[in-house]
Amino acid sequence: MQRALRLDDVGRRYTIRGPWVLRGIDLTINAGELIRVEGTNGTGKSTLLRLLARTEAPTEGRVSGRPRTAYVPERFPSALPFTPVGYLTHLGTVHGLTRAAAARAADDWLTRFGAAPYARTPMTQLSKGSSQKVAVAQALLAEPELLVLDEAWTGLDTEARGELERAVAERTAAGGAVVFVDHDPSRLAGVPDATYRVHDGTLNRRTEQVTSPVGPYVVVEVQGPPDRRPPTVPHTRAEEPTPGTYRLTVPASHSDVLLRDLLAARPPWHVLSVIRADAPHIPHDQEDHR
Ligand SMILES: Nc1ncnc2c1ncn2[C@@H]1O[C@H](COP(=O)(O)OP(=O)(O)OP(=O)(O)O)[C@@H](O)[C@H]1O
Repeated sequence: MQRALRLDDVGRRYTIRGPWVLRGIDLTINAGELIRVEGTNGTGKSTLLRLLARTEAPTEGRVSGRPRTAYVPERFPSALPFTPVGYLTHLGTVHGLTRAAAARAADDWLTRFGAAPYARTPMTQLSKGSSQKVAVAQALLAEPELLVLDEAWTGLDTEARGELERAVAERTAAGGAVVFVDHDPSRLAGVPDATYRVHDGTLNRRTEQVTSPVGPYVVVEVQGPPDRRPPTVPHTRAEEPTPGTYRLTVPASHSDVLLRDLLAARPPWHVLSVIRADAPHIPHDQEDHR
């Protein structure tokens, strides 16, 4: 199966002689990439995301590649005749999990997003924010190779927003690709591998320096044998102030993944300190890209 997803000269319009919403779009999403899509209202961002998620077919051009995909649409159909745990367990079995494993995964994701207290409440009775947590959990449950997020942070509380950022970092660290649209310019600021702007039906890769604030960051100090380098996640800056001691500066969204990798290493790294810091400037040439 081809894990990269490719759009070749793709166009989309909604009626036979209607205006082209998108036209001449060429885009490749590779495994492990984090891609931001931006643009003003009504320019076609959601249309592009639906093409990437393959919930919509292009009017012209070609979409190729079949990564296992999960999608959080801008509007999640929350009036479903299920409870959150029932819905997620059902989806888990559709994704090939046993019923017991699916129920466990459902519980885990609902707990992570602070939705455990209403796991057994009918979804028709949930608030918008609560059903958004279910929308996000249904996508993450599948451990997709491509995760497409259309304003998925909207309506989530602060803790759940942070949790979703961490989940995005986990997906990319596991080799999955993530494409997202979010109205907040500081969302995962400084972390995307590329940002594309939809404008006048076309897609332009942004090349200018990101001006939005970058951060927050976490600084992790670790110690290990002098001849070993610690594992890093994308956008880690690694310094070695003394032989065998490393100072790793990483976006806060990625710090849990980094700590997990450090502790899972054999032998594990000794974590000396973990400090949350305000947005330092990390010159691009010092970043440790994997
Ligand atoms: N299902 C549809 N049928 C007809 N027209 C549609 C449909 N979906 C989108 N459009 C039109 O396509 C254009 C692009 O819409 P789209 O939702 O993709 O933009 P967007 O950038 O995501 O907008 P927003 O930021 O407001 O969510 C708009 O003019 C919209 O009215």
